[in-house]
Amino acid sequence: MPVSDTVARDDTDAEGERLPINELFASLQGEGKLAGVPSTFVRTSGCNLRCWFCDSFHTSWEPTHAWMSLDEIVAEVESRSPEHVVVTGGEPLVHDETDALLSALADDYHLTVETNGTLETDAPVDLASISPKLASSTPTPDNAPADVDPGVWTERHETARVDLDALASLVEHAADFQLKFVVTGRDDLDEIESLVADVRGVTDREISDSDVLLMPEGQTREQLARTRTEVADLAAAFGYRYTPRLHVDLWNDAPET
Ligand SMILES: C[S@@+](CC[C@H](N)C(=O)[O-])C[C@H]1O[C@@H](n2cnc3c(N)ncnc32)[C@H](O)[C@@H]1O
Ligand SMILES: Nc1nc2[nH]cc(C(=O)O)c2c(=O)[nH]1
Ligand code: SF4
Ligand SMILES: [Mg+2]
Repeated sequence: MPVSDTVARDDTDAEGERLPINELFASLQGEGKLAGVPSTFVRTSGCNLRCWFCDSFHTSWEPTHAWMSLDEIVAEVESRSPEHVVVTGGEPLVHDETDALLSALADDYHLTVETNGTLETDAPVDLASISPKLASSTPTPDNAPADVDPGVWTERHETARVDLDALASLVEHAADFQLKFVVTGRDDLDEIESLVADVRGVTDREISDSDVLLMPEGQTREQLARTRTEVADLAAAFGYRYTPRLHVDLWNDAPET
């Protein structure tokens, strides 16, 4: 098991900027170009979208967190050994304080930001891990998580899920980037092809096919077992990169992994 530390402390009294933190733990990066690299994960709570399949339910549909000062977060990161830090969520870029956290960590760590691609940042980032959301992610009464009524989120999610200006800004901003799509089946590929063409049209930075990653949808080993081979075959057929979800293979849907 990864080194873990549940963020289950009382809200801090510390002064200064704070972030709502759902969990903070060391594991292996499970997804994308850096899969397998030991990394400390800082998971903020709160999101501007509501994917029906969100594997971080307690940061989106039902946000849960402790408020931590930036100094406390940095100290928790420093107490772990990885040289890579992954700032994720929820959607980390909904919080202005995320920029300050990234700036505080930038001199000492390789920084990956996991983002849905609808918001921009001015902060230092080494790898912008952008996961634009496709139509197949939109919540409906039929696909929503158990006991959840998507209500206004069907329309709000659908309206907000793609912002080409934000995508161009994120692609240009960081030392490296990846466009990491959650794929539910063959029908998603037409939208991916069209969106990648649109993003290429709004930036001068080269987006090669190996910067485009197809990731199978699945929160559990059982769900991934049903999607991964089709998604791998689609990556091979379309010339895009496949990314596993190593953490799901290794630790299923356990928290802090
Ligand atoms: C929980 S999100 C947090 C960051 C940001 N909100 C985003 O969506 O990119 C972290 C990563 O998990 C992916 N993800 C979430 N639920 C998933 C699922 N059921 N299957 C595969 N990937 C999923 C997201 O697309 C994103 O790449
Ligand atoms: N091991 C592991 N790798 C990850 N890569 C991106 C993650 C995320 O939730 O953003 C994630 C995660 O939750 N766990
Ligand atoms: S954008 Fe990310 S955090 Fe928000 S609901 Fe979708 S997968 Fe979850
Ligand atoms: Mg995750």
